[in-house]
Amino acid sequence: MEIGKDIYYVGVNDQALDLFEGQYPLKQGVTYNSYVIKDEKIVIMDTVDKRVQDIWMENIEEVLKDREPDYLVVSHMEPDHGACIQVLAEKYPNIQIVGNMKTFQMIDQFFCLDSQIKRIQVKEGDTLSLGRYTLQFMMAPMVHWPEVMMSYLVEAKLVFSADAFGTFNDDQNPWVEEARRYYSNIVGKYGLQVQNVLKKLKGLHIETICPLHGPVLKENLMQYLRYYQLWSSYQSEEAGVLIVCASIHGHTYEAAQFLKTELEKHGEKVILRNLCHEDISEVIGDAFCYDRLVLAASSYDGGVFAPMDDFLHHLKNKNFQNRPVAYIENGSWAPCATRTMKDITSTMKNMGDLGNVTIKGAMKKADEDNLIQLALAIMEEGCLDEACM
Ligand SMILES: Cc1cc2nc3c(=O)[nH]c(=O)nc-3n(C[C@H](O)[C@H](O)[C@H](O)COP(=O)(O)O)c2cc1C
Repeated sequence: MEIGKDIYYVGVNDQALDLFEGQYPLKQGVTYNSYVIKDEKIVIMDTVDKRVQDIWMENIEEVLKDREPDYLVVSHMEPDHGACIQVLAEKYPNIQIVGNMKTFQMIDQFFCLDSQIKRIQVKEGDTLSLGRYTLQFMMAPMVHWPEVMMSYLVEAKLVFSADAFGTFNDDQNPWVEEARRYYSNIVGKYGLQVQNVLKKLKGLHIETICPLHGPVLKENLMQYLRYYQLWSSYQSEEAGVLIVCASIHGHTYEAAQFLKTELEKHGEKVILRNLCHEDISEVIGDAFCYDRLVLAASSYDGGVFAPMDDFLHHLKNKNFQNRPVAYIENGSWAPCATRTMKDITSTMKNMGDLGNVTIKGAMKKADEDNLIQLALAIMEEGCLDEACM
């Protein structure tokens, strides 16, 4: 597939993979993107996962026809992109591998390349002339591995963005849902580093973004930059209340449903997620999206029920911050879920406290009244943030 003049997509759609990185459920598989630029010199931009090596090799041969590649640019060494470096170098021993200092450290960790294979080490701003086209390199450390770099194809106004702007599958509509889940779970921790790269991208005229997963992005590029700006600064996208619930026997879930109904009566958008039945990566994505959070959980062994404990540790690991939080706990003899949840949220930056409700078993009239009061506090907080879309 030609995505620009003499620029070809040679990636592969892996429909058979069920879990990405061993933990994220895939709805329609995942694409491993790779590109070929056929100029006076020929460049292959990244390899693919070894699961699809043979199809990728066929794609490359079809594009190269009787020519041989001059360069392989390695944007990212993670095995879903770098796995075929050795096999490519063995097939085309004259190929020169382009990477930065950290890329080559990792190449030697993953492979035993023939010492005859030439290596071109680049740094920020270095260029590689291909003939009519020029590649310019931009370092993007920790987006989301240390060696990550992007490349700007100057004359085509095209950015090879590594994992940034990627999503699991190649469905563009709507890009944001899966892209948010991808970003928040995989890149989420590195907001500061993403901000640094966004500053560099803002200085470029960009007409096409070519990520390592998901669709090639060509139209309305500002929207993608805007989403990345929000997510990387841990600001919400939308006014809405995300209620996250972990309930052993269902009473806490009933309380969460009651709160949802109460908020909806007043026109609030509310998303209720059940951690016992829904995938945590979806809920992490929602947390990045909405501007207020409610945590509802049963007490468990002197702490909080494990699915909530797990969720909050995931959220903390993603460096999540800047949300007001309300708490609902349930405990039959010594309720302690809120204390444990607050122990975790208090270690996250700028997590406001909207109050808490304690229920002891089944909900009673007094509990309903307390939940109505909690709803008022949540609504008062509203979305006052100018950055809300
Ligand atoms: C293994 C286990 C441990 C529990 N530990 C506590 C506890 O430490 N403190 C407490 O008050 N209730 C504890 N409970 C009771 C639950 O919190 C109780 O199921 C809850 O109050 C009811 O809400 P739910 O229907 O949403 O689970 C425990 C229950 C189980 C099954």
